[in-house]
Amino acid sequence: MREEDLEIAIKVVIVGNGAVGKSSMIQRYCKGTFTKDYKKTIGVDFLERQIECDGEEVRLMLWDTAGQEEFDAITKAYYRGAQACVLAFSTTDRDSFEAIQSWKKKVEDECGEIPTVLVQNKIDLLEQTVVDPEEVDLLARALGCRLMHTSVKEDVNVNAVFRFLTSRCLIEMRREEEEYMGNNVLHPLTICAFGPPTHNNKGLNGNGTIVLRSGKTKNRKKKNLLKNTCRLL
Ligand SMILES: Nc1nc2c(ncn2[C@@H]2O[C@H](COP(=O)(O)OP(=O)(O)OP(=O)(O)O)[C@@H](O)[C@H]2O)c(=O)[nH]1
Repeated sequence: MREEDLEIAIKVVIVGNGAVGKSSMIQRYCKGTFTKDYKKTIGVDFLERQIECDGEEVRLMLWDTAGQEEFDAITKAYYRGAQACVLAFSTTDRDSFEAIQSWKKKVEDECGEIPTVLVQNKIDLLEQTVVDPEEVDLLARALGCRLMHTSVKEDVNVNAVFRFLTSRCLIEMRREEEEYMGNNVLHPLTICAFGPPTHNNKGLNGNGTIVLRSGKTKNRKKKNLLKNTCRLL
């Protein structure tokens, strides 16, 4: 297998209060459909879509998590290993806006800092808005996140959200790869396939066996983008 045959897979979690449009966003993006019916997500759901971004084939694995607090214990486990995050709230639901900080914290507790977009959904209902654009801007700045306005119903900006996150992840991956290569240290999640390892660190056995190294990184908070990616040396 050649390196270029390996695809990059990125796990994205979509979080936010119930009924802000998380499931709808994923359905829209992966299936191109929208339904007016509300069926609350029980626990977690999952869909994926393959895209080309910045010259790379990328498989996006989109994890739709329940917004209802009763499912918190279940959903938390699914945040683990996420490499990007959508923090969603609704234009017509004040509580969902006010809950954003706590959603960010929940994800950060499991994943550290990962590329994140703050999404104000349902902008087709702007005349019923319960949030002030300035406070939304301020929140985005305070969280250090890009802010995007979407209408899943009218298919506004949904693609842009996932494209932005993918692009950010790819930049981070390249940066980390260069950093590890520059330090002459093997990548934290590396498959050494049938070749002599460059040094005999834990997990490498020197006889050409395929070894999947653990995802330990120097700084878990910042360097967890590559947890789920594998590369062939
Ligand atoms: N007007 C409008 N309605 C939307 C939009 N996006 C979603 N909805 C509606 O909002 C309701 C809730 O959407 P869901 O996607 O089920 O919400 P959710 O965030 O996944 O909810 P949980 O599963 O409970 O966490 C549904 O009736 C959708 O049709 C939008 O952009 N505009």
